Amino acid sequence: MAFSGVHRDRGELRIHESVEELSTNLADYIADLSEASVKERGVFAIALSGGSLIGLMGKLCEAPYNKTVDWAKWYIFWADERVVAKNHADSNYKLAKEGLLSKVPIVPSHVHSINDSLSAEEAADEYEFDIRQVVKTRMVCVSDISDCPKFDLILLGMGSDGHVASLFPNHSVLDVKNQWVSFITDSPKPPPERITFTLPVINSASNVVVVVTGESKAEAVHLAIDDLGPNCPSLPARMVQPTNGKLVWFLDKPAASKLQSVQFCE
Ligand SMILES: O=C1O[C@H](COP(=O)(O)O)[C@@H](O)[C@H](O)[C@H]1O
Repeated sequence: MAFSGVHRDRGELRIHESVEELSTNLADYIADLSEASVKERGVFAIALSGGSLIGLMGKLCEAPYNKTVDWAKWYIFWADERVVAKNHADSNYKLAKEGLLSKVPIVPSHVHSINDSLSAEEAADEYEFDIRQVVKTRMVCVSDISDCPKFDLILLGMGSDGHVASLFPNHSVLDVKNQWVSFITDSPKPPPERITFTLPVINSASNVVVVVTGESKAEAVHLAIDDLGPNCPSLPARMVQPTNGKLVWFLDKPAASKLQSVQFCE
């Protein structure tokens, strides 16, 4: 790893020499969290995002993880989803199904995806209802600080505009405090209709991992992590601040190239 350190209030930074190295370390990290959670609670409740993240999780489908991870104990959710059919190229479910879920022995009834036959608003409401039912079974815990589910791990990617899940800069969905799952119909990035975990849910997780690669995201990484004083923009990625959980950034060197808080020794 090129750099590993803890930022004063922006979590742990893990900066990798290559995407290959990042993928291996990410698989190790997820496998370790899964093992610890299964040991402690008997299950592992994980929320995925879409985009480049799923490809970067690909090592989990390979040895040794495909054999050592206790896949039967995984409960899968999505931190955000596009409101399109499950076989649509834009579906985060389809991406995860093809890139991960179909390659490891996940129990089908443990996969909690949205109802794609509903409107965005209805799909968000029904998804929140579904999560509330799972919370009642204790497969997902509840935060003792907020009235929110406490996922064992929420995995996020970040767009070059600093969005995470489907929480876009300056969007009113960032202000939603009284719901677990919200919806938007005007996403600046297509497709327009999406559902998303709200910030209180993301910030109630036990672990949040943000995975970012590529130079095109370096400016957003800088704005999301560096101390910028009064000029600090209200970037969604900067609002990811787990109240009682751990935040770790998995970056490659190009994504980290504009960080002021990191000094690389070549
Ligand atoms: O639209 C979305 O974008 C983000 C970032 O995607 P990436 O391909 O730039 O990594 C993703 O995390 C989110 O789940 C997705 O809906």
